[in-house]
Amino acid sequence: MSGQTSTLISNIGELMTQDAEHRVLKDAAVVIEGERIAWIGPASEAPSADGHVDAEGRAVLPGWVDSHSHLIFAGDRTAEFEARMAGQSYSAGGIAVTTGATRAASDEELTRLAAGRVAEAVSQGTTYLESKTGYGLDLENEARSARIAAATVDEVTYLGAHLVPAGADAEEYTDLVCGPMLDAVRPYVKWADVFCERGAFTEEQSRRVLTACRDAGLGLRVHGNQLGEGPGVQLAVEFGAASVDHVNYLSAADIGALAGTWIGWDASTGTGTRGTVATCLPACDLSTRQPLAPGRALIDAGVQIALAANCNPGTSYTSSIAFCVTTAVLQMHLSVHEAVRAATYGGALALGRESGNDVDGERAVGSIAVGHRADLHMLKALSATHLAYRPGIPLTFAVWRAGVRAV
Ligand SMILES: N=CN[C@@H](CCC(=O)O)C(=O)O
Ligand SMILES: [Zn+2]
Repeated sequence: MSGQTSTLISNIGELMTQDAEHRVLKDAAVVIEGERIAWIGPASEAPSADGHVDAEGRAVLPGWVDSHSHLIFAGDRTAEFEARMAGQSYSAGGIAVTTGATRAASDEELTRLAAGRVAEAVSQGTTYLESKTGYGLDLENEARSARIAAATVDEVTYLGAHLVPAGADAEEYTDLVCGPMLDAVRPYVKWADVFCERGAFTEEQSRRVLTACRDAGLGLRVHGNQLGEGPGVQLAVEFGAASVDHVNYLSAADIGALAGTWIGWDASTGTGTRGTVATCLPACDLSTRQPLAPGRALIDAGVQIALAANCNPGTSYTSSIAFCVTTAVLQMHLSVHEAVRAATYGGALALGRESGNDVDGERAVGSIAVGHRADLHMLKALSATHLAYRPGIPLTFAVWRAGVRAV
C-alpha cells in the first residue's frame, strides 16, 4: 500500500471499463488509492480499504473526456441561434460577436465564466477537458485566453486561426498567428488548431499555420469539413494531426485517408502507431442543422472516433456529453459501448492521454484500469444503456476526478 487514503466502491452492477480488453464487468468493485485506480475486479474478491461506497447496483463508467471545447469567452449569441432556428444558415462570421464581448471582459470575468462552464461539465460526469483559445484574435487577447485556459482546464489548444478579425488583412493576420502570436501563447498551450473552412482560413493559410505550430513543437488538430467538403481532413492526415474535428461532409477518399492513418494501430490492444482521430460533435451538428457526422461509416472503415461537446456560444452551447452519447446511439447508429468509448477512450486518444505512466508521469485517462487516473462516473441507472434508453434524463449520480469525489 502507498499510504494514501483508499476507497472501495463495491456492488457495481455494471463496470464499463473501456480498457484494452473492452471489458464490461458485472457485480464488480473498484478501489481508488490517492489519484489512481488501485484495483478492479469481482465485488466478492475486493480488498478492504479506508473508506467504502456502496454503488447499490448502479453502473460505473470512465469520466467523460471532452476533447473539444471553446470555454474562454464572454457574451451571448441567443439572437443568432434564434435566427438560425428561423432558417438562417450558420457562418463563421458569428465568431466576431463573441470576440468583441471577450475582448471587453476583464481577466476575472473570463476566469469566472470559464470556471463555471468547467463546473457545469464536471457536474454531468466530465472529468478531463480541453479548451481552445480563439475568441481573442489579437496577440494580447489570445495570450490572455491561453493563460486563463491553462489555469482552468486540463489541455489547451491555440486557435488564433479561428477567424480573420474584422478589418485585418487575411495574409497579414496569418503571419501574426504563425509568428508573434504563436510565441506569446506558446508557454500555455500544448496543441494548435486551425478552422479550415470557407469564411475562415484557406487551405494555403491553414497549411502555413499548421507548419509554424508543428515547428514550434505543438501537437496539431484541424476544424475540418464542417460546412461542406473541403481540404481539412486531407490536411490533418498530411500533417499527422492528432484529430480532425467536425467531419460532417466526408468523401470516400476522406474516410479512406483517415482509415489509412490507423493501419499501424492495434485497436484490440490500443498499441502501435496512433493515427488521426475523427472527432464527431453531434450537439453542434443539431444546433447548426448540419448532417450528423458519419460516425458509423468511420468506425466501420477502421477510424478511431471521439465524441465531444464543442461547448461554445455559437454552434453548440452545451457541455453535456451524455446528450452527445444519446444522439450518437439514437441517430448516428453507434452501439452504446461504441458511443461511450468514443466519449471516454476516444477523447483521450485525441488528446494523447489514452496511455500513461503509473510511476512518475501523467496517468492515462478515459478508461478504467489499474494505474490509470481515478476518473469515474457513476450513473443513476443499472447500465450504460440507460444513457440512450432514457434520453434527456440527468443520470449522473457521482463523479470522482483524479480520485477526488466531485459530485
Ligand atoms: N467551427 C468553428 N468554431 C466553433 C464555432 C465558433 C463560433 O461560432 O463561435 C465550432 O467548433 O463550431
Ligand atoms: Zn470547435
